[in-house]
Amino acid sequence: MKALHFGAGNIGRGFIGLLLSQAGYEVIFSDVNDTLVELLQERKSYTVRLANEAQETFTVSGVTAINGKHVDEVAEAVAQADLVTTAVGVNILKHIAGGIAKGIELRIERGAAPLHIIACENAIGGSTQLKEHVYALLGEELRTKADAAVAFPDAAVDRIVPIQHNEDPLQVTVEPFYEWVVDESQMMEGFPRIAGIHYVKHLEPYIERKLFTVNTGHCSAAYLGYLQGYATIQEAMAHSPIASLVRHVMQETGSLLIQKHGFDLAQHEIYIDKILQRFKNPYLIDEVARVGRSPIRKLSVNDRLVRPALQAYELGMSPTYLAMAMAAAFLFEDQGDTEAVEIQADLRDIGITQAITKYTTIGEEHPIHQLILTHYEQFKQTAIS
Ligand SMILES: NC(=O)c1ccc[n+]([C@@H]2O[C@H](COP(=O)([O-])OP(=O)(O)OC[C@H]3O[C@@H](n4cnc5c(N)ncnc54)[C@H](O)[C@@H]3O)[C@@H](O)[C@H]2O)c1
Ligand SMILES: O=P(O)(O)OC[C@@H](O)[C@@H](O)[C@H](O)[C@H](O)CO
Repeated sequence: MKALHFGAGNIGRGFIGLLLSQAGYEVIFSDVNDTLVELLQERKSYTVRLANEAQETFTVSGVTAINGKHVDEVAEAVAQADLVTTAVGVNILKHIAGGIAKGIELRIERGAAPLHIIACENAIGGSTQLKEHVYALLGEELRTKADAAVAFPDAAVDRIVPIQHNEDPLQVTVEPFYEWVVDESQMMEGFPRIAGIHYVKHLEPYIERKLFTVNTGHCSAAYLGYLQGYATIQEAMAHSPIASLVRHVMQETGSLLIQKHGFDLAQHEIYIDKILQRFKNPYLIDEVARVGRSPIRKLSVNDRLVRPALQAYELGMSPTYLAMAMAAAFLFEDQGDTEAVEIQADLRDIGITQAITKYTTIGEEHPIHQLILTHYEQFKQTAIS
């Protein structure tokens, strides 16, 4: 069985490639990074090390790669695959849609078996977004045929994999914890289950719990850590006022999740505690720049900050800690991050009031807008204590 995985990066090699290989798939990576592609083609294996005391190491073998810049090669790999997965970044999905659309066309011409395409990105409805990009490239007749031949089940993936600075560019160090949840209600009948994946009939509680707890807390630690001058999440979380604020943010989203999805309060507290421990993992060095990356995406209406804040507000809560995290996001500067640079340019050109509305969609008349503004002004005057 062949799995074609787009994105031989940290989560691609450190989680999806490893799990699919252990489940018996021959994994073919598609990436646009020539070094990664050439090394995978040459060595056909790489190692994954767990970030714990034992530093257990796994060798993932029987893998190879294709260059994602060669669309015809990508299409042929899609045509021959038994499963397609992605971990490229949600904003990159539109760039891989062309090869996938061509591959689907080839599958239909050849009468190939049905295919599942699973986007493993940090986003609500990642596979559905990919489907929209792919379908926009198919004519009406092909779309109808694709409906019967291809499914795009949404997923939630969780495993912290920092940016790697290893001598061997293929080696990847990952936290021991992992969770991969797939919406089986979007799958086709009779598709074989993959060991290690948790299949659920209704994904929303799982993706919201993950995105609004792990990722909301994580970016809060990054933005607050940045304000205090820390370079890593581990350093930021060792500063107890930051760790306490991050817990408050997660408790705020926790109140929403408990009310909306009926999670058990005590179980959710355990979930939060475990995540706080994961952020502090002393065997990982996770850069604030990575976790805070793409602040425009993170401040967008369907992502980890604004979506839970608006939902909490609708349920009668005042999301003050989420507003604080958003305010900190507006102060995040990184010359290497085009989205951070763009926000800072806008702050100079249009000011914070208009920037809040532009990036979060939350208008000036909304109480959350005022909360963000207040925290923003406070952060500009005083350090976190
Ligand atoms: N790292 C984590 O802890 C983690 C955990 C869960 C989910 N995720 C999600 O997984 C996705 C990838 O994150 P990452 O940390 O692995 O990033 P990464 O930058 O390490 O990996 C992304 C890879 O995609 C490749 N890529 C870019 N454009 C491409 C294209 N057109 N075709 C094929 N490959 C292309 C890049 O070269 C890179 O190797 C993101 O959506 C992220 O939110 C990351
Ligand atoms: O990948 P992003 O930019 O959406 O978010 C950065 C981190 O919070 C994220 O990669 C986590 O490490 C991961 O989601 C843990 O499962």
